[in-house]
Amino acid sequence: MGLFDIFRKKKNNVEPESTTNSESLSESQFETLSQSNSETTTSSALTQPVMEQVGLVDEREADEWSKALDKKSEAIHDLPESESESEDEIERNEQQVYDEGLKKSRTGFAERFNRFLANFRTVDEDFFEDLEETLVGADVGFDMAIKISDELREEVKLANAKRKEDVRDVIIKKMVDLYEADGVNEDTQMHFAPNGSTTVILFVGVNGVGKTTTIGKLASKYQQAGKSVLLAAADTFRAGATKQLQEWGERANVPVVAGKEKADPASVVFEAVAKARDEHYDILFVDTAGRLQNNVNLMQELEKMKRIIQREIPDAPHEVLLVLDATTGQNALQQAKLFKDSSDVTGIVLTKMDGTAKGGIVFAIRNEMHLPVKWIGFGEKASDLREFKPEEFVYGLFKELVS
Ligand SMILES: Nc1nc2c(ncn2[C@@H]2O[C@H](COP(=O)(O)OP(=O)(O)OP(=O)(O)O)[C@@H](O)[C@H]2O)c(=O)[nH]1
Repeated sequence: MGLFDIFRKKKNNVEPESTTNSESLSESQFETLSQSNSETTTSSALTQPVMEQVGLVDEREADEWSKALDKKSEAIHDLPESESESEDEIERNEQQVYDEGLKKSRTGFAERFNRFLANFRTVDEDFFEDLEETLVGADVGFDMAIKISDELREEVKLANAKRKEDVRDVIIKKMVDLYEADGVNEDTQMHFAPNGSTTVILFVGVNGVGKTTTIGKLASKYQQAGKSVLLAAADTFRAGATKQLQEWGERANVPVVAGKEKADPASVVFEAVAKARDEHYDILFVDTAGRLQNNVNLMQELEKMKRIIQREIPDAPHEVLLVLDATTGQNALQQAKLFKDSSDVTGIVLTKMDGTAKGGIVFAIRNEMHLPVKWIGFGEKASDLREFKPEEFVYGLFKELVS
C-alpha cells in the first residue's frame, strides 16, 4: 500500500461528523477551510511501515531499543500503561502529537493552497507558475516544486479537472507520491552498538538550532527506558551551553562530563568516551559547538572529535545527527549541505516543527539531501521529541486538504 493510500485510509477512519471528512466539499466549505480552527481528532490508524528499513547494525538489538523507547514515550504522555491499552489507542496518541505539532503548518498550507486556487480558472502556464511559487513559499524547495509541476503537466486527471478540490487533490497526491518515491531505501532507524557495548551519538549543527535541548530530551527518554546514559558537554564555545546541558542532566538524572569554559572540546570528548567505555554506559550523547570562527574550523573540530572517539571505540560514532531548525527553511537546507559535505551525517533531527507554518522543509530535505529525518521536535518538553514517522507527518500536514 502506498503512502497516499495509507493517508486515504486514515482519513476514512476519522469521525464521520468531521466537516473535512466529507467525500466532497462544497465550494464555500472549501474557501473557508483555512479559517477554520476546529481540529479533528483521529481515530484508529494504521501501523503499516511506509518503507523498508535497511542496514541495521544489529536488527534484534535495534528493535529492543526501539520497543523500550516506544513504551516509555507513552508513559511520558500520561497514558495508563495497562495491559488492556489497545494498539489503536497508542497509535492515536502518536497521531495526536503530530496533529498538534503540525497545526501551524497545516493551516499555513491550507491558506497558501486556498489563495492559489482562489484564482483557478483553467490549467495553463500561469497555473503552473503560480503553483511553483506556492510550493516554494511553503519551503518544499525549488527542485521539488519544479519536479511536482513538471510531472503534473503530464497528468491527465489534472488537465480534466474542473473543480478546485479536484485540482488540489491531484497536486497533493503528486507531492505525497514523489515524497514516497524519494524515500525508497531510506534508513530512518537509530543505529546502536552491537553486543551491548557503548553507543556514541554525536550531535552537530549551527548554534541555536536545538542541539542541547534535543540531547536533553533523548537522554531523558533513553534513561527512562532503562538505559544508562552519559552526556558530554563538548560545546565549550558558548558560555551557557555546559550549564544548560548540566540542567538537562539533572532533570533526567544523567551524569554530564564537562570541561572548563573555552577548554579544548576534544579533551572533554576524550574524557567522556573513556568513562562511557570503562564504566559500560549504554549510550553517550556528545553535544558540540555550532559556532567557531569559520566553517573550516568548525568542520576540523568535528573531525578531530570523531578521530578521538574512534581511537577509543573503533566502530563509533554510531550516529552523527545533524540538528536543523525547521523555522529557518532554506537556511536549514544550506546548513544540511555544508555539514553533509564535510562530516558523515547519518540522519537529521528536525526541531521547532511546532513553530513553522511551512512544513514543506521535510519534502525538501528528502528530495535534495537524501538524508533521513530520524527525530522531529514539536516543542520544548522532553515528550515533544518524537521518532519521525512519514505517514503520521503526511497525514498531520494534509488531512484537511484532501477531499
Ligand atoms: N518550540 C520549540 N522550541 C525548541 C525545540 N527544540 C529546541 N527549542 C528551543 O530552541 C532554543 C535553542 O535550543 P538549544 O538547545 O540551546 O540550541 P543549541 O543548538 O544547543 O545552541 P548552541 O548551544 O548555541 O549551539 C531553546 O530555547 C529551546 O528550548 C522545539 O522542537 N520546539
